[in-house]
Amino acid sequence: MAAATTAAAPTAKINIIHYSMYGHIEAMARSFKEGVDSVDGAEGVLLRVPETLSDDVLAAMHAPPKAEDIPEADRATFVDCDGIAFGIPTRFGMMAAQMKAFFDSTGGHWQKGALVGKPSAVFVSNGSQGGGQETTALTAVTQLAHHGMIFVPYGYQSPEVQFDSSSVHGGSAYGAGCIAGADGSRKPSEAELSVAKAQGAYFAKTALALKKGRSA
Ligand SMILES: Cc1cc2nc3c(=O)[nH]c(=O)nc-3n(C[C@H](O)[C@H](O)[C@H](O)COP(=O)(O)O)c2cc1C
Repeated sequence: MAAATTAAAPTAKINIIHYSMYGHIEAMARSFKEGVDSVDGAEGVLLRVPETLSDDVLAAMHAPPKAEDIPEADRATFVDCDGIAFGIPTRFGMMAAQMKAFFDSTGGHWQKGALVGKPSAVFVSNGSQGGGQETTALTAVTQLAHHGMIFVPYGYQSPEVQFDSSSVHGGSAYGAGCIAGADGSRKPSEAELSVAKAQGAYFAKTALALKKGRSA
């Protein structure tokens, strides 16, 4: 009698592609990964988008060196995964140019429809309250829509943080967020990191469910 074969449970690789100049988005990305990794069968991979500013400009902006344990993303990292979370710091109310340049390198993927149906999420960081948490997230959705990606918003799944008006915190229905402070001196709070982690877990479960549904 032939041995019964059991189908392997699906696994989901989630690329967490981000840009961070001063470390806030990087800290949020690490928490997002913790959330992804907490889900059975899911694995988060941290990737940073290439820098586009010269060393002179980076020095003038007092940018510290990049984290050595996080490899650089390339165009293949858009494709070789089951979902992508984008970590985006605000520049003048919308995404940093480094992230935009990275999206602008994906015309070939757009032509082939390579990202159609791939789940995506965003989380953000900006300086001040009212400085662009929601505009940064919302304007990022145009990139995702043009690629035909499925945007997975977070909604209000962390009401203990999202509805807490007694503390300063970032985040919105679009995704987790951090308020860095006007001079960048504020670190992501435990509450902000906890939302990033919860969003990571929710996004990983969603990507896994989509993959499972498609393979059924
Ligand atoms: C050129 C520039 C423009 C910025 N524009 C905004 C802005 O429009 N609104 C805001 O609240 N913060 C703004 N910031 C602050 C950044 O959003 C903040 O430094 C960033 O979220 C920190 O993330 P990071 O530590 O991961 O780099 C700006 C910063 C720079 C350098």
